[in-house]
Amino acid sequence: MSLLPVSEAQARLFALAPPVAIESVAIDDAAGRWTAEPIVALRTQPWRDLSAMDGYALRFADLEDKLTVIGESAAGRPFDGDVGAGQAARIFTGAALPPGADTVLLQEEARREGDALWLDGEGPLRRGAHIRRAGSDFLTGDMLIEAGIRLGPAQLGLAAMGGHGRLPVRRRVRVAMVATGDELALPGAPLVEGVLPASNGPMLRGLLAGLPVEIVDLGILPDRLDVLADAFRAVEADILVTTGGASVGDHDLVRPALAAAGAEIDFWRIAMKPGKPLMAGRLGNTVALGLPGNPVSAFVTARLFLVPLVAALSGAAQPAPTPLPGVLGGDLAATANRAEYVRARIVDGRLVPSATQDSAAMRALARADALIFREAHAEPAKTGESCFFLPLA
Ligand SMILES: Nc1nc2c(c(=O)[nH]1)N[C@H]1C(S)=C(S)[C@@H](COP(=O)(O)OP(=O)(O)OC[C@H]3O[C@@H](n4cnc5c(N)ncnc54)[C@H](O)[C@@H]3O)O[C@H]1N2
Ligand code: MOO
Repeated sequence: MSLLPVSEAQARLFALAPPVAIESVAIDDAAGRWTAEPIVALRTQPWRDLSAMDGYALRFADLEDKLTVIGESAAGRPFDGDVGAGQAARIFTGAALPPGADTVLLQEEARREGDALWLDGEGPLRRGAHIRRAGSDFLTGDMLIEAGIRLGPAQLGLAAMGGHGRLPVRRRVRVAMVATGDELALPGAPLVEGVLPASNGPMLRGLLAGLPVEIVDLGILPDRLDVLADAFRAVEADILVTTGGASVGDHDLVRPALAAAGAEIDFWRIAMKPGKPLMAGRLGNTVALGLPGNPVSAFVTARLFLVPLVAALSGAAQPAPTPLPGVLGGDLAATANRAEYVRARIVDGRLVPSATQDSAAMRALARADALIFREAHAEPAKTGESCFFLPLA
């Protein structure tokens, strides 16, 4: 059976289901969601010409003259008169520039006695200094945020500044999680020799933390076809993610159990290391994603497939992770027929491959800062060469 390239598998995974339904949420609850529609400015920012500094609004042509202060403009309390020749208005940062004034003089460069005002310093170098022009950030009707963009802190601030109190996003994605394996026990259960803590659960929860998901944890299921198939049939979720039982052993039952539950498997086995036994398909309205059981394989496939799938179902315009350019801090051997995701530490700005790349080595994974992306059939790579990587922080 041939192995599917990662990017092709990602595209096929995203094609298995459309984004979930749109809902409107309060802007304070929208962090980490993706915009479901374009966000357009409902107001102009700045709404008028505003002062960028505390000082005096005046006419540039009058700068060398003795001026008379005739009023005050504060943010929220504009001066309602005009500034005429020989006049100035006290002004504060964010306050509207009174009509007639064209420049702001910093208060540090002014001397004031009563209503009299003189230049005391270099003064503004040009007409229009220290003024933020009306609409210089955006105008009513301007596109602020396209659809499919993740709402981070800056986007939330922009949307609020644009006049929005609620935002159209996709509802949370429901993720059902299953660990499979007769050897597993829940983390924290009494330690028994030969019984393995099901570490993939907390790890997947960590990977999903901060994403707009609702997790339904179905716990640990035994390596029994009927039990797995019954559990899969009963799943009500957008995504069913399993770990373990994905490979070819006699007890690797996830694929037959998904089939018995009525799933159509779209792909199985990817040209990636670690993570080869990954599978995906459709189980009714649920996208089923079978991750390998080896903890590092589960981590890497979750990072490259599960997290992007949540993003795709959440309406992300670009759900697949974007690798960053970096520089190798160690040598790498040639790769075979699978793309490799090499655990590495960032030392002095360079990516140093971890000594062990075993797909069960959790300690090395937990100490890694990045995954170096290596193409299949790549030549050996040397220290100092450029590479692409995905940060893990
Ligand atoms: N003959 C072959 N054997 C294997 C192949 C192959 O192509 N031919 N592929 C190997 C690769 S690559 C991987 S990766 C593993 C993954 O196999 P499975 O998905 O079937 O995983 P399991 O066999 O169930 O478990 C593997 C390993 O991980 C432990 N495990 C399982 N679940 C958890 C969990 N929730 N938390 C922590 N650890 C877990 C399990 O005890 C095993 O040690 O298959 C290779 N074999
Ligand atoms: O692909 Mo497996 O994940 O190499 O160990």
